[in-house]
Amino acid sequence: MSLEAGFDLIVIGGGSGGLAGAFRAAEHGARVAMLEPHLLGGTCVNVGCVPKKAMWLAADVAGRLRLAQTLGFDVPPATLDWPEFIVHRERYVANIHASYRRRLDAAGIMVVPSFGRFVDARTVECENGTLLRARRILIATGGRPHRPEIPGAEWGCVSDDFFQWRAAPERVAIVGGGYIAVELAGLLQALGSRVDLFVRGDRLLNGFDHELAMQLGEDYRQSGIRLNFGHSIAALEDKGRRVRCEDGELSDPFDAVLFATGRKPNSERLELERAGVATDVGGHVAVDERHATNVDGIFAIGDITPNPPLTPVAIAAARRLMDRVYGGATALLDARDIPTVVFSHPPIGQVGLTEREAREIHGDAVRVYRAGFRPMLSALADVPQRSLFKLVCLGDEKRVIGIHLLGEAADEILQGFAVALKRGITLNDLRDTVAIHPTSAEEVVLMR
Ligand SMILES: Cc1cc2nc3c(=O)[nH]c(=O)nc-3n(C[C@H](O)[C@H](O)[C@H](O)COP(=O)(O)OP(=O)(O)OC[C@H]3O[C@@H](n4cnc5c(N)ncnc54)[C@H](O)[C@@H]3O)c2cc1C
Ligand SMILES: NC(=O)c1ccc[n+]([C@@H]2O[C@H](COP(=O)([O-])OP(=O)(O)OC[C@H]3O[C@@H](n4cnc5c(N)ncnc54)[C@H](O)[C@@H]3O)[C@@H](O)[C@H]2O)c1
Repeated sequence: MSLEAGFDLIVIGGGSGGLAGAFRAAEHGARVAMLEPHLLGGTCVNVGCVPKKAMWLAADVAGRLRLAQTLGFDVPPATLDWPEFIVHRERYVANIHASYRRRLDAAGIMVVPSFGRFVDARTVECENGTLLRARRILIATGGRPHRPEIPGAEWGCVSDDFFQWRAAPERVAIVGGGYIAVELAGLLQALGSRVDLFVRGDRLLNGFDHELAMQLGEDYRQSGIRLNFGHSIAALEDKGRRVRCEDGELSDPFDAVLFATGRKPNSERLELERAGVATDVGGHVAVDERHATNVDGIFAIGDITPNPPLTPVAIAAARRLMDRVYGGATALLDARDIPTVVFSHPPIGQVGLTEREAREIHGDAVRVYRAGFRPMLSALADVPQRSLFKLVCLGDEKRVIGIHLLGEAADEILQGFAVALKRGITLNDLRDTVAIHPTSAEEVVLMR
């Protein structure tokens, strides 16, 4: 057993948060060791945001090719050669790995290709028995898909498996109604699968605006997705080909069943108890607003904490933490007004409070403005898909406290308006801004 001392910081996990923390600490002159047993970039780069967005883009192209036919273009019916597309996807991801590797070398960060577990509050053990010691330790071990504990669950797939698929299954059941279920349902349907969504509640995307979620459900229905609300799954039967619901109903056979039923934090293998680090009931590492755990010198960021499990949140938390610890800064991560987009077809984005949340807090002082319209491309092609934009405003000054966008380009439009909301703009500030015509975005400044 050898002892590698002399580090200022050990980072456990080389995903979005761990990498951001390691780079920022090294920029401040800290000597950093980072443990990552798998691929650099973690969930986002390998089995999350990046390959998902690639598939979403492929599905978007497929949808546009269908529209092109409607508009008079002489294009044959579009079918995707998955293996060929995946070569492009994997090349893109490999370039990210190579870029991380170069930057880590340049920053002098020691990368240890190993799981890590605590020996005590200053010491981490690698799989080969090497002990690393440092004054500070950052836990950034992220999470993994949660599979429901029901008979036959082992037959089902999770999002990690989806990224191994080399063809679209003809008939696919997706269980869940959150981000991943909605995103994979939309893109698989667009790429030619017949999708059944099994949702235990009565709506998609809890936590998003109710009206927009209803409109998205309608768009999905029109695209051919079968939405089974109020369906809790009791078992997978027939070697995982059929879904048995809690009311006893047995589904037709599917070629694949995919669970998109949330994620679990990777805390078990860390042996946190040896360092005395506390977790919550769900296994997340408990942190305060400084991302400090209950143990002096041990911090945690990203999906291992109860923070919103989004890549930019992990990165922003890690950078601010290292700026405070090594750079003398004081700024904390502002957990309010974090913008987020679901890459559905069409996408849905939000920042700030939903109408329901705003009314619970501010009652009658809330004013809501809406724009429902057909984006120009849908209108030209005479397809029914509609966009719905909503602003939630507060009081007589009509300060904008929520922006909710469903429709073509919502994913790209939201970021700029999120800056404006954070700066405290009012409805009049929006109205005072000259529109860009003809766009979908102009609807945000023309709302009355
Ligand atoms: C399908 C999918 C799509 C997503 N799409 C988006 C999106 O579009 N936009 C967005 O913002 N977010 C998205 N997310 C969420 C995003 O991927 C996560 O919030 C983000 O990756 C969290 O970063 P992290 O650093 O906390 O953890 P991770 O990226 O999960 O990294 C943790 C790393 O720690 C390593 N590790 C685990 N245990 C140990 C150990 N004991 N020792 C050493 N290393 C360890 C793991 O191998 C892993 O590489 C998506 C997630 C999924 C699953
Ligand atoms: N575009 C993005 O930014 C993006 C995309 C994908 C994932 N993510 C992040 O990853 C996280 C995880 O995504 P997710 O979709 O797995 O989780 P989620 O929390 O968004 O949704 C989980 C869904 O599964 C349902 N569910 C849970 N247990 C169930 C059970 N036993 N039976 C039936 N349904 C069950 C829930 O009701 C919910 O609808 C998200 O919270 C999000 O922060 C972000």
